[in-house]
Amino acid sequence: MAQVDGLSVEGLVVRFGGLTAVDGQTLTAPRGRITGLIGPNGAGKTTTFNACTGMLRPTAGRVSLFGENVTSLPPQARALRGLGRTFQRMELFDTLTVRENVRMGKEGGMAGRNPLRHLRAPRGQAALVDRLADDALDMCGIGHLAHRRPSDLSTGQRRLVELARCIAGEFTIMLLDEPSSGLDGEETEEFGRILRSLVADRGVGILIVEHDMALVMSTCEYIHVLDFGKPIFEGTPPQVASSPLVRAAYLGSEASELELVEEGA
Ligand SMILES: Nc1ncnc2c1ncn2[C@@H]1O[C@H](COP(=O)(O)OP(=O)(O)OP(=O)(O)O)[C@@H](O)[C@H]1O
Repeated sequence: MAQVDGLSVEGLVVRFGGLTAVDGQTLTAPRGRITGLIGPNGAGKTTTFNACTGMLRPTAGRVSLFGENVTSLPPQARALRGLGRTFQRMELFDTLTVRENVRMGKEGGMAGRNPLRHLRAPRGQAALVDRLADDALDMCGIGHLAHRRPSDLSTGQRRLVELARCIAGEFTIMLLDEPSSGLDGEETEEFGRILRSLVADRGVGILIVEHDMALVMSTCEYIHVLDFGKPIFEGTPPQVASSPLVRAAYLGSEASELELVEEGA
């Protein structure tokens, strides 16, 4: 495979005992593109993310970042090489303000394994972290919430705080796990707009796992489809929406969502 300007996964296999959760996944998520990873419940999407970030060691296959094999590197080392992520279940600290949560996107990476740095950042660094956090809050349109606590916010606002924290980390490749879960239609549209401007303005690459087909079809340039751990299809949104294989995989679960998207297209 030619060197990818971003994340590439080749022949990924992940087994949990007798269960093969991911079986031969190959995908690329380059800079400057929003790439989708979709599939019915239990298809292996989050497991693929965990193997990409280093949260689990794959049974077989290779994960590369900007051409470097990172398959055996821990999550922190991958983060330092530009790989960031958000989680399906939000991981915000309710004892901190929104701004403090967003600052951690950069602060955690800078402090690394030095416990003292986690307590107090050098002054120059603190100013940089403040600027990155404020830029990220503005980009997500939540600057006015900076001094609130995440527990006081709506789900939609909390999702934006999580995205802002990932943006503040200055990651070049961002993996977003079901970022629109719990958002209403209007909030989801706004979320898609922010993702598109992130890619256009900052040239980052995004790999997104998402059940909201309208968001996937309107933001992704290219989509990979998993079913029972196996890659069954890849292509542009119109190709995916009209694929009989994809329809069959979704039958009984989200088939209606695919149909709605195609009718609306
Ligand atoms: N730590 C684990 N131990 C055992 N089985 C697991 C583990 N993590 C995931 N699985 C199983 O692996 C399969 C894939 O799970 P995964 O969470 O990756 O799917 P998914 O596509 O992200 O699903 P969803 O859309 O519901 O979040 C499922 O059958 C799941 O039960």
